[in-house]
Amino acid sequence: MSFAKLKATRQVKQSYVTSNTLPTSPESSAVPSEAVHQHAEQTENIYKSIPEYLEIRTSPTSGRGLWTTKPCNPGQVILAVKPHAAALSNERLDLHCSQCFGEGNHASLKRCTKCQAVYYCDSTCQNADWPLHKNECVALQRILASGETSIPSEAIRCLGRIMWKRQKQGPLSAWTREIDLLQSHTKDIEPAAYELHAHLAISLVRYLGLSSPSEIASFGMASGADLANFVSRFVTNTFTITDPSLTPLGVSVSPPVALINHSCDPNAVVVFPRSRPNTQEPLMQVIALRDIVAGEEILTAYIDTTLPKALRQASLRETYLFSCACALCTSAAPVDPRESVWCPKACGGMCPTPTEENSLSQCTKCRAVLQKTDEVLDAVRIGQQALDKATLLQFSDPAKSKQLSSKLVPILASAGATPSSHPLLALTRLHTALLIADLHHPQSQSQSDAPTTPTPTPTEAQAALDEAIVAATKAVAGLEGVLRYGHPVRGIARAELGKLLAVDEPAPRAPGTAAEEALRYPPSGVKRLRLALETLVQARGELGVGFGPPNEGGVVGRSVRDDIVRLERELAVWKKGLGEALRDAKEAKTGLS
Ligand SMILES: C[S@@+](CC[C@H](N)C(=O)[O-])C[C@H]1O[C@@H](n2cnc3c(N)ncnc32)[C@H](O)[C@@H]1O
Repeated sequence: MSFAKLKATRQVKQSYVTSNTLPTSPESSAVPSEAVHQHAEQTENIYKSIPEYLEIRTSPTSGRGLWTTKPCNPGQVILAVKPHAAALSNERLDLHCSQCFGEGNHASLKRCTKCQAVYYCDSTCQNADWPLHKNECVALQRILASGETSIPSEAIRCLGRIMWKRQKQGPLSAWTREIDLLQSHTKDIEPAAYELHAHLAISLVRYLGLSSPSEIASFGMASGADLANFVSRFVTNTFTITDPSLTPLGVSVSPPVALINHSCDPNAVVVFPRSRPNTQEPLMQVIALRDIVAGEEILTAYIDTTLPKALRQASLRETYLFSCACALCTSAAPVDPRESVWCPKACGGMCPTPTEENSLSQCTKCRAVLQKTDEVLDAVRIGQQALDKATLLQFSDPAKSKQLSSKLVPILASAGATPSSHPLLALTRLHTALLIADLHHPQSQSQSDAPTTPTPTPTEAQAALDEAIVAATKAVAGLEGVLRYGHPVRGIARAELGKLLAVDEPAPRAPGTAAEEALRYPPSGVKRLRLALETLVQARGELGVGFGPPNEGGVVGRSVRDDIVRLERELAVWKKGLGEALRDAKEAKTGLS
């Protein structure tokens, strides 16, 4: 697996949960309580950042994990820690501060004058990062002076930071021991993963400037085997750092958070709401997604749980080397929204998506048999191919990517795929993101197209805005079917929809008859503003859970709050204007009579 793919996997290391069709009993109950025991004292005591009410226990199925000894409410911050090490992705280096990961730009950020590769908010951030950047700066200068045109990937730079810090802290420090206790899978890795591990190890040795294997001893490692273990620990335990709207920014390693095991039906999520002073950022926060009872294991999702079981299992096996037996993976529910098509008799029920192996499918509500199996199978197959291609092209050729998603979304929908089903939901989300990006940069187009596109007319701009609203509405509907209330991904998608609805209409439609208006989506004028307000209020509620009430929904939650205030004012003006217009009309009528 390439690191890009690994990154893509980790970037969705958030929890995604199905709706209330799943049992709500603690998943930890799957492990007999006598089999779960507190971890040996020597490891438990070193994790100083873990609050007292969390216990490290081990289970025969998943190794060490974190258990809570007191109940947690939805939105509660269970754990908040600054990662042991973090590195911005290469394409983000000149857009974010390398110390606090705060957003800036070329002009506002200060560049390191020596390596010219990293940027900071100001001298406070630069000074705070200097103890680590000191070594990094020399390594980067050496790499660039050697004729390399680009600097090493974030994975290598993050590994380098860990190596230099462990050299400073010493092998017996709690910091180093926490790193050394991270789970390693060196002995179990599949041949397919050798390439990634070997590539990381070789690149790291080069980056550190080591010329012989013996030099590794200065980092507290005895042999190449230690280095292989170190790389394996990194692959199994990295987290993607995201911005407050969940866009990936880079990689990080946090041993306390890495103690948390996986479930495709998790009770907690890991987010970076950015609510603290810069010196504490990027702060990782583990937030409860639902009520968690005392004695229950804290579980997050390592992968995108909007995916169907086979894809989730493949991804977990490939990177984390285990088969998931969580409530969702072992569910006996007759249909999973991730793999579903609408009832052929339109009774409102769903049928499981047919497969090559099992083409017989019936509505789980009215038992009607799905006849157009081949059409569904074909649509899912070409939908998956288009999704893979569109995902690959989304940054290099967004117009081509959009072309693919706009073609396949209606094909899947007309084959009967439900909004939460795969690959329709993934294509809808990608399509929405591309349409929103186009609203910001309408000139973005296929590389093969003409060099410029004229500025859209108000009517074209209105059509583009309305198209984005329709796509965002479908994405929210799809996510609602597979993610729990308050999930950050759901909250952000709803906030995006609310913000789109709140945009000033470039060319509002003339009102039609009441019947016409009732059928039109999105609505126009004041009706649109009311829908925007309603959507933003719902988004604020969800973001309040997913990013934790103390963080007020993170940066996005706080901007949604400001949008709500603005919309309430705007609607009050409309109401007042409407009242005055009605009064004037009444007075004019009275004057006339
Ligand atoms: C980030 S670590 C989690 C902490 C780890 N259990 C430990 O002892 O350090 C990820 C690894 O834990 C194990 N793991 C996590 N969740 C699991 C699950 N649901 N079932 C089985 N193993 C799991 C796998 O070996 C996986 O590669």
